Amino acid sequence: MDFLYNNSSQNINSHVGGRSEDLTLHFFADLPPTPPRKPVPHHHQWRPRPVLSDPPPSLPLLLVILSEGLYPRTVSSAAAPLKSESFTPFIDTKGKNVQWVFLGCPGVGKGTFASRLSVLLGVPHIATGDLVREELSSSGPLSKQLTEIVNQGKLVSDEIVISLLSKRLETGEAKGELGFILDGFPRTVRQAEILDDVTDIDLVVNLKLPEKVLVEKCLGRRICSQCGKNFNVANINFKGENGNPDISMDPLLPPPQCVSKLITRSDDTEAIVRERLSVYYEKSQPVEDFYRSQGKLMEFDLPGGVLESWPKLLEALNLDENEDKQSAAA
Ligand SMILES: Nc1ncnc2c1ncn2[C@@H]1O[C@H](COP(=O)(O)OP(=O)(O)O)[C@@H](O)[C@H]1O
Repeated sequence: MDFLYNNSSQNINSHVGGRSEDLTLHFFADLPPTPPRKPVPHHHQWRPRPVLSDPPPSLPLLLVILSEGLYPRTVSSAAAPLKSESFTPFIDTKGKNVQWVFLGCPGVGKGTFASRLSVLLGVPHIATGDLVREELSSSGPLSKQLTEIVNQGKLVSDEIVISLLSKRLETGEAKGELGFILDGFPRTVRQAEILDDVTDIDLVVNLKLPEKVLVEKCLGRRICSQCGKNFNVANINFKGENGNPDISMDPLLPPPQCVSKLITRSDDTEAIVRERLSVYYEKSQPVEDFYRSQGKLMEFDLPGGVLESWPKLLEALNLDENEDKQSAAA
C-alpha cells in the first residue's frame, strides 16, 4: 500500500437507498386501447448484434478474445458522422439492468456519482482505476509494472486493463450480477470498439468541470484507508470565465472515525495530475466523439459540489431518488 498511497489528513460520499422493480400483470381485456407509439430515439432502437459464434462466449471471455485480436471485429462505428451536441436522453430504467459508462477527466467525480447511481439502480459500479490499484497493491506479477505506469500518469495497456475488467465481470456473473456502471473504461477508442463488439451500452454520461477545478479537486482528494470512502479537503471558489457560471464546492470532510486514517493517492500530485489530464485529452477525449457519433453521449456540466450536482444529475437522467426509495421499501 505504501507506494500507492501517502498518509495525510480529511470528506463524504454517502450512499442512497436501493431500488426494486414493481411488476404488474395485466389481462388483455383490462388493457385500454393501445395509444399510437412514440418514435423511439435513435440510441434506444434495438439493433441486432452481429452473430459471433454459436453459442456465443460470455461477455468477460469475449472481451479478452477481442483484446487479443483473435476474433474478427465486425463493426467500426467510429467513422459514423457526428451528431449535434445537444442530446436529451430517453431513459427507461424500470425493469432494466442498465449498462452505462461514465466518462470525464481525472478528478471530475466519476467515482462519486457512478457509485451513488449504482446503489440507486441496483447495478454494480465497476471502476477500472480501482481494479488497477488492487492489482498493483497485490503481490502479483504485474504489481511493479503497474505501479510505475500509474505513478507516471500514463495508461495501462488495453490488454492488461481488459483482462482485469474481464475477471471482475466473471466474478460478478458468477454472483448473478446484471448490468453495470463502468467508470474509467473505456479510455481509448480501441477499448470502446472492443466493448461495443461484446455488448450494447445504453448511455454514456460525460461529466465536465473546468481544468483548474479538476486539479484542485485531485489535490484535495483524501481516502479513508479503512472504509474506502472518498473525501475532499479543497474549498473551491472558481470564478466562471467567458460567461460560464462560478463554481463553488465546499470541502467534503470525513466523519471523526475516518480522520486519522486518511491517505492520498500517490498519483494525485500536481505534476502527475497534469500528465493524467494531458493523457485524457489525447487518448480519452476521442472516446467522447465515439459515443457522440452513436447518439449515446449525455454531456453534464457539474454545477458545483455533490450536494448541488446530485439532484440535477438525477433530473437530467430522469430519475427520482425518493420514488425509488419508496418502491424499494414497498
Ligand atoms: N481503462 C483504462 N485503461 C488504461 N489505464 C487505466 C484504465 N483505467 C484505469 N487506468 C489506470 O489507472 C489509473 C487510475 O485510474 P482512475 O482511478 O480511473 O484515475 P483518474 O482519476 O485519472 O480518472 C490511470 O491513471 C491509469 O493508469
